Amino acid sequence: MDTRRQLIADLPKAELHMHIEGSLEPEMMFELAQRNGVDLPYADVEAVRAAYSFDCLQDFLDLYYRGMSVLQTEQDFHDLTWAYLQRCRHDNVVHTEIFFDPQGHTSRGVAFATVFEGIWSALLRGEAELGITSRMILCFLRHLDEEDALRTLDEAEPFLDRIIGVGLDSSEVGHPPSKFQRVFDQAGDRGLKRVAHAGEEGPPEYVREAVEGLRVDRIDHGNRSLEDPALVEALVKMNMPLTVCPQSNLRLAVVKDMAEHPIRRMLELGLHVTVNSDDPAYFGGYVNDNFNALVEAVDLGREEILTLVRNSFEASFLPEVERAVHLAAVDEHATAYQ
Ligand code: HPA
Ligand SMILES: [Zn+2]
Repeated sequence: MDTRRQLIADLPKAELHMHIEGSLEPEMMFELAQRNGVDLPYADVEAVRAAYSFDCLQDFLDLYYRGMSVLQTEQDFHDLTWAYLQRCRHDNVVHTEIFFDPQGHTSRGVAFATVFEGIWSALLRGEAELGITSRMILCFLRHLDEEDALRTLDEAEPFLDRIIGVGLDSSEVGHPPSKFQRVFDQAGDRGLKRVAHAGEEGPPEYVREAVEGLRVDRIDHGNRSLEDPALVEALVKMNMPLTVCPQSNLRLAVVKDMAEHPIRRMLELGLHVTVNSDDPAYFGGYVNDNFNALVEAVDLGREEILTLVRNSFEASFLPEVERAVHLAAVDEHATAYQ
């Protein structure tokens, strides 16, 4: 194996941008549809994969919300999460901070507790059996109104001691971060971390709003920040992490070609970028696939790989001591791969 591929495979990594509902592989979609008596508009697994051809974020979201309709019981959410954790083990992802979209489930009659406990029990099992640590981030769907998000935060109240933070996802354009000012303020008052998708399809102004208004700890994606040099300078100065998702960017036409992916430019500008899979079942790969795609397309080098992996731990919500332990392990690998 190419030494860079080997390095990527062997390095312990953290994943910070992964929607658990986006890890629903077509095989499991069919299995759960059968288990729950749900009719799918696809003849077979191949037909599902063939439908995954997107021109933009909304194209993808339409299928993503349809796909999640097979998730109904606590066991379904457990199985989904457990399957993702197996992929983490395969990719040597030792820490993961996963997004979940409660409104995508409560709106179709699945209780918040069903979603939460199913995911949580798998994460506990992941730590006990696989040694993978994790956190949960509750995302608000931005195409819905803020009242719905506020109700969701209230519904989450009994679980907040097991939720590290809140995020903002779904259709970006036309739904600026400022629409969610009150719910993010309330989340902050409750001691929750804050992240938001911004600058994926939306303008640099949305990134500014997320940083200055919502006072986020990380920006998810953030690609379009590059259009605004003053914003880039501000992000560098505050060491704001950007959780970048290369294969998602390609599949959702945020970049035309992987060879044009701005990851190197982002690193050279001093942005605190990380590499993540976003919705791995829909975009063609898990974390290592995303790193390998960059090696292939932009000749990502050894030092760049190491920086991106170090960034993943530095930008995580792990306590300082645990981050230090992971960073020391990365350094050990770095020495071994001189
Ligand atoms: O990449 C994404 N962007 C916005 N919303 C999402 N929901 C799942 N994945 C995404
Ligand atoms: Zn995302």
